[in-house]
Amino acid sequence: MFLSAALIWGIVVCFCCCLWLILGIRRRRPGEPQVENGIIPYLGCALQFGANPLEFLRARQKKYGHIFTCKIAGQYVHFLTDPFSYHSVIRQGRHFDWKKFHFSTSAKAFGHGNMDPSHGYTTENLHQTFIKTLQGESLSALTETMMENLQFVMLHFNTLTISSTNWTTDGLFAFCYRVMFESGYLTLFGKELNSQEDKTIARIEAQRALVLNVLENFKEFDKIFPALVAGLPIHVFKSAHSARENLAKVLLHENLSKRQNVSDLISLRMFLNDTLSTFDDINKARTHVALLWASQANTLPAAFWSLFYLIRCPEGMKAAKEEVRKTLENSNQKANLDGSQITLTKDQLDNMPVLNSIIKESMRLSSASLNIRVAKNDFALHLDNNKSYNIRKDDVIALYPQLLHYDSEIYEDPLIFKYNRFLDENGQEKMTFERNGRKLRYYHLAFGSGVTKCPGRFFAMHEIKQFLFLLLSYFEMELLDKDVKIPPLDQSRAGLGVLQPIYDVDFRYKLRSF
Ligand code: HEM
Repeated sequence: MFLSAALIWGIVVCFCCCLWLILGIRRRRPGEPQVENGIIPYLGCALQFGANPLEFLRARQKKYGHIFTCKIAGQYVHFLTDPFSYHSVIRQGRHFDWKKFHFSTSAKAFGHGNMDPSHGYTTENLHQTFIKTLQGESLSALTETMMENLQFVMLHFNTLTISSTNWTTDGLFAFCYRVMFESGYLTLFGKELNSQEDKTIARIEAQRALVLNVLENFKEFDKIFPALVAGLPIHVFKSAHSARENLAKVLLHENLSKRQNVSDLISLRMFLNDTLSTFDDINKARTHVALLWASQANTLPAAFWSLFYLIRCPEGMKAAKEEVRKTLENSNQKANLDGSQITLTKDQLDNMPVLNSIIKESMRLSSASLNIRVAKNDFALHLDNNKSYNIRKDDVIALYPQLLHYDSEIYEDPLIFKYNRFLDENGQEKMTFERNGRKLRYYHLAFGSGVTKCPGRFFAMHEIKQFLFLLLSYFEMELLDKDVKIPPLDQSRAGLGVLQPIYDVDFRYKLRSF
């Protein structure tokens, strides 16, 4: 009896294995890239890829060449690793659907209905909304508000704890996270108070408590973000689920409409949610949670790495301070605590090559995004080397820019921070990079590429520059351990953008004496 049960189970397992071998494994057809199915049914190579994407891709690149296919969590992904071929994907955009993946990932992670107009919940063209409200004239307004808010947060939210005589010790990541989150949140979603009588210490403290509460919920939700993108349901994570719903409640239209100085982005999205969509109130609010995430999740670690590398680099610090000093002098401004604010025009912000280089170099070292497109139909992808490869409908094409950012043929000593890496011999932004003597069209892809390139990239660069500018103008800062090691990157977020440090680094700061 026992033997026959074991035999039946054995047959069932063998049958399943055969079925998987027949149906679950892709056999390479003529003209297709080499394929690796992995050994685990459905997951394929997902675990190996997830453990260390850079090493995984480098090893396959060595074995298969510029393009190869890996099964990852049920999907066949063609990795394109030759930077000269990146443009092929962009040029042959008509064969790709970039919306499908983005819209379904957003709906899965944030819990709102699908924003793709073909699903019938809205007719809004989100891409246009983003371009209209994050670039051009709207960018100036956004940047101006951010500058005010950064000074408000750094100098007023913090007035009770900072002084020019005593050092304050903090974690550098915690500090950057708090200051950038508070300022960015107020800039996008407005303030609760604006009138003079509201600006008492008690009201400021009360407003701050509310923003910090949003920050805590954001942090709790963001922790499990990689798991949501991987497809796990949010209900598995109780506290992250309630954190996301708390954020949505704060961002309900009835609450947002009471706030002052809400950004063009959020005002327009509220209007279009109300006029073009059939979303209910909570679904509308969840679309704002998605924007809160997009505006903060990369910016916070990018601000941290920029400040961290800057503090550790005496030469870079000297050059950056000189750039700040000159910019203030040329615009007849001084940093002081008499209540007046520093203002910087768009031209001034765009004309700070040293800070620009420091931020780009920091992002080169810390960003690990994945650029993804889905094939709309079977087609032949033509690459730079004049070869073409057959791609099947619904397959994914992926670029992993960290391969480019860490390529020693493009960037000498790629793991070393060089503050002036993006400066040319005249001290202006360097925009010519080569590989094997050939000029590269794409050499820095922290903001993505082609049609899915980050629409908030100009604002992001401005806000991090403003942050560094104000810190250098108002504060003295130093690491507690001057020889501290660079904290490793948290690879669990690889593919999602700028990576966070695995652990924080202590630093101290105080107001400069004026
Ligand atoms: C250092 C900071 C930032 C980095 C590195 C960054 C990077 C990126 C990348 C790589 C994408 C494309 C994602 C993909 O292809 O799946 C993206 C999309 C996006 N980013 Fe950013 N981003 C930053 C800051 C911001 C800011 C400050 C905002 C808004 C205020 C913003 C708004 C968006 C939006 C709305 C999208 C989605 C665009 C679409 O689907 O059409 N980002 N970002």
